[in-house]
Amino acid sequence: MKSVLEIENLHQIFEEGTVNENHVLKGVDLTINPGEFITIIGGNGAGKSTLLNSIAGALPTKIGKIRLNNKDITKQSIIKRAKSISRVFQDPKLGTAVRLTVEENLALALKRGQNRGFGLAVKFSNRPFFKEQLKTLNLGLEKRLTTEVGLLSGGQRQAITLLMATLQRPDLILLDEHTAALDPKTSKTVMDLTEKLIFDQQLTAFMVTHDMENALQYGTRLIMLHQGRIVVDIPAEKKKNLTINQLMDLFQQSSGDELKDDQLLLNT
Ligand SMILES: Nc1ncnc2c1ncn2[C@@H]1O[C@H](COP(=O)(O)OP(=O)(O)OP(=O)(O)O)[C@@H](O)[C@H]1O
Repeated sequence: MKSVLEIENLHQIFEEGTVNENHVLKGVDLTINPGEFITIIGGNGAGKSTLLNSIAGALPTKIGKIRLNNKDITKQSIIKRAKSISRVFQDPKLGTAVRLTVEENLALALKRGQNRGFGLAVKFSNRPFFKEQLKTLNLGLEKRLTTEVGLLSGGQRQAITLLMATLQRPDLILLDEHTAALDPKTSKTVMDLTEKLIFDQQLTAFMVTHDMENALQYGTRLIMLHQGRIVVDIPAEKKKNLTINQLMDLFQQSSGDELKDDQLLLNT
């Protein structure tokens, strides 16, 4: 099977050669196949965001290789990668333009990867499409096409950000703790929506989370990162019936460490 993303021996070293040298990623190897929805979990400073930044091209890669659809993108710019890789951040303010309306934001998303120029005007012909897409979110946003996004709640904004990130069917979608800033109920709504968008469009996704329950409940494969290394990699069949306690045991056996990070939401 042709992979979507292949990471080979990826290292990231910050402030190399100084007293503050921090070897964060220590030889990450990872192959992501089409349609996989991977959840990645790990304690503070494990290197999750660094890994996402390396994939997105927000961080240069000096050691290791990254291939997207069999093409070496290790040296490709973040802008070029953004045509195929979309990303949703934790902060709902980062994904949308708050002074623009819902439909203007969607029009921007339709132009992803193109020169946006000054042509922000929403084409009338796009409105039925936007309405239909917004309807799938089930949040009544199809009635708010001309509302400024800044007036919407965090959950509504994250839902729109998700829609924008998937509107042009990216090869890979990166979700960077995208529900962590939301209250538990809204977080669940946005997570369910995420799952629906990913499965309906058969997208390939990579989601960082601090929440072990979310990591187990959603996605088709689970990865644990510890001190810059992948220590646990659980495929779909095994993940289905796994409990949090079993996951913690697996982590302990593989890393030789205990999961003591209180930032990991255990909910046991
Ligand atoms: N641009 C940078 N310059 C220097 N150090 C950095 C940079 N980005 C991250 N780091 C350091 O790399 C380490 C890993 O950080 P990273 O954000 O990847 O971890 P994480 O697993 O996402 O943690 P968290 O769950 O706390 O967000 C940390 O020690 C962090 O301080």
